[in-house]
Amino acid sequence: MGYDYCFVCGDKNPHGLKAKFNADGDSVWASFHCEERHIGWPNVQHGGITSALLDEACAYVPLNMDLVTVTAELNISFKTPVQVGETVRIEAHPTKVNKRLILVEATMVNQAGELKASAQAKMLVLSKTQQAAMGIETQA
Ligand SMILES: CCCCCCCC(=O)SCCNC(=O)CCNC(=O)[C@H](O)C(C)(C)COP(=O)(O)OP(=O)(O)OC[C@H]1O[C@@H](n2cnc3c(N)ncnc32)[C@H](O)[C@@H]1OP(=O)(O)O
Repeated sequence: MGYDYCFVCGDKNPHGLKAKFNADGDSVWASFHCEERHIGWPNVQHGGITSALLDEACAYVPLNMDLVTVTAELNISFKTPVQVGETVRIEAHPTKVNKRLILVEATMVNQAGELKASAQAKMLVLSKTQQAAMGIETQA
């Protein structure tokens, strides 16, 4: 799974987060280590980085079902700041699967199991025609 130049998961994006997502049944997960280059306020991971990781996890759930989607809605609750030096685990799983709409829940926890953030997403399945219209080239 994965796309080389994706900002969150791409191996070849020199500016990216290089998070590696893994499948576990219909769930997906990844680890992420917060470094100084990921901060907004001093010592605190930027909320946009947290959001990007949760968004990505939500997109990997349908990708794990061989479905290409875009995020139509993403609601995030930021519970506790992620500090520089912390490693977090991001997990996501489907809560409802329809032909065109996949509902996904995602969480980010630290190694002590403390909840850092959670998200609910609506992922819209794209037809091949829609993918082409958006310029999305899927990998074989
Ligand atoms: C490995 C790499 C992973 C990369 C992961 C990246 C994940 C992302 O961040 S994707 C980027 C961010 N998202 C975007 O850019 C999406 C931008 N938005 C869009 O393209 C469009 O608004 C899109 C496709 C979501 C919906 O388009 P729209 O033309 O409204 O959809 P359309 O095809 O007409 O409708 C499809 C169905 O979905 C429904 N729908 C559309 N939006 C929503 C929504 N927000 N909530 C619920 N249902 C919705 C419609 O009502 C319709 O239902 P029905 O078929 O029953 O009438």
